[in-house]
Amino acid sequence: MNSGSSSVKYQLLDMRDGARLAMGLVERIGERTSRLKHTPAGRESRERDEPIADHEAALKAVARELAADGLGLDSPELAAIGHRVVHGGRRFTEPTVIDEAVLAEIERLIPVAPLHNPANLTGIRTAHTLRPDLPQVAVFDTAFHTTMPESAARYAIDVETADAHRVRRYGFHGTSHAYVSRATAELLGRRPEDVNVIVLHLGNGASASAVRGGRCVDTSMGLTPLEGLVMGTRSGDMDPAVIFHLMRVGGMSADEIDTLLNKKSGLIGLCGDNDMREIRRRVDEGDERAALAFDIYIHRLKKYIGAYYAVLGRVDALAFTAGVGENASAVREAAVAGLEQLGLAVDSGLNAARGEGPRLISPAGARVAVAVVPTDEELEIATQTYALVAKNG
Ligand SMILES: Nc1ncnc2c1ncn2[C@@H]1O[C@H](COP(=O)(O)OP(=O)(O)O)[C@@H](O)[C@H]1O
Ligand SMILES: CC(=O)OP(=O)(O)O
Ligand SMILES: [Mg+2]
Repeated sequence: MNSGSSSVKYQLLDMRDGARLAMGLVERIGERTSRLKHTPAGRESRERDEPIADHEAALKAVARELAADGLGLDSPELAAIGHRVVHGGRRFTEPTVIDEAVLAEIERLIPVAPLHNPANLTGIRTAHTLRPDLPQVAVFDTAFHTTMPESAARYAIDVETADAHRVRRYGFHGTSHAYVSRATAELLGRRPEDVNVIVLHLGNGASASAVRGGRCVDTSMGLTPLEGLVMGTRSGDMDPAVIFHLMRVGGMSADEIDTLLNKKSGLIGLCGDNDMREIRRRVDEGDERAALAFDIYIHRLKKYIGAYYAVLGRVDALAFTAGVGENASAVREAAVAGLEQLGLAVDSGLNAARGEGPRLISPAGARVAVAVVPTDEELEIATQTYALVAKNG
C-alpha cells in the first residue's frame, strides 16, 4: 500500500516469483470526483468515478475490487500487508512490523509530515481492521537516507536548539531512490557498490538524491518534504526569511504560510497548473506564465544536478523517475541541456521514444549514462516486507 496525501497506489504480488496479481490507483481522495483504476493481471482495467471521502473509504474500495477478482483480502495465502510510511524520523532505519508503539511514533511525527503520515496511519488502521491476524509492515521513505553524513543531514543552526526539537534533514521518497539507484546499476550491468548515481524522482512531490556505491550521501528534501526542488504545489528551496517577512509585513499566520508553501506554491502557484502535461501544452501554445514556471522548475533541477555532481565527484549515471521523470521528455532534455562539459547529454531520438522498462537516453559512448528508470515503490515495499516476514518466520 502506497498511501499518498490524496491518492492510494497498491499492488498485490506473489512473492515466490514477484508476479503482479493486481495493481491500482485511487486518485483525488476527498474530492467530489475521486477515481479508482483497478487492473487485474492479464485482464482489462476497470475505472470507476465515485466519491471516496478518505483513505479508509479508499482502502475498503480497493478490498472490494480485489474480492471481485477472487483475490480478496480474506485469502489464507495473504502473508502480510506492507505500507509506505513517509516520515520515520531517526528511529526507523529498517522496515518494521507495526505494533501500538510503532503507530504512536508515526503519529508523533505528524507535525513534520502533515500531508502524509495521517493518510499512512489511516491506511494501516483500516488494513488492520480488515485483517487483524496479518503482520502489517511499515516501510519508511526516510530509511534510505539515514546513511547521509552529518555534513549533509545537519542544518547550520544552533546545535542545542536543533537537537532539542529533532530539527535535521531526513529526506523522503527513499524507497524510490533505493529501488531506482539499484535498477540503474543493473541497467549498466554493474554492481550497485561500484556506481555513483544521481536520482531525480520527479512526481507531484519531487526530490533528488546523490547515491554513492548504493548508499545515499545527500538528498534534496529536509525536515519535511518541502525543501529542495520546485514541485507540483510546493515551493522547494527559498530564503527562510520569506516566512518572517510574510508574517511581519504580510500579516499571515504560520498555518497560512504552511498552506501557501505546501499547497499553493510550486508549479500551481507559478502558473495555475501542477500537471506537467498541461504545462507543456500551454508552453507549446505560447503561454508565458507556463513557460516561466517551466523555466523555474528546470533551473532548480539543474542546480541540484550540478550540486550532486560536486558532492559525488564522479557520476556514472543520472536517472529520471516518477510521473514527470518517466514521461516528460521535454523536462529531461531541458534539465541536461548545456551540461556537455560534465559529460551529460541526451540523444533526442532515444529521449523522445516511448518505452516500458529502464532505458538509456544518452548518446552511445557518453561519459555519464542518462537513463529513464521507472520506479516501483510498491514492489520495493513488498520485497522489503516479505523479507522481514520470512525472517521472522
Ligand atoms: N505523460 C505525462 N507527461 C508529463 N507529465 C506527466 C505525464 N504523466 C504524469 N505526469 C506528471 O506526473 C505527476 C504524477 O507523478 P507521480 O509520480 O504519480 O506523483 P505522486 O506519486 O507524487 O502522486 C503528474 O502530476 C504530472 O505532472
Ligand atoms: C514525500 C512526498 O513528497 O511524497 P509524494 O511525492 O507522494 O507527495
Ligand atoms: Mg509518489
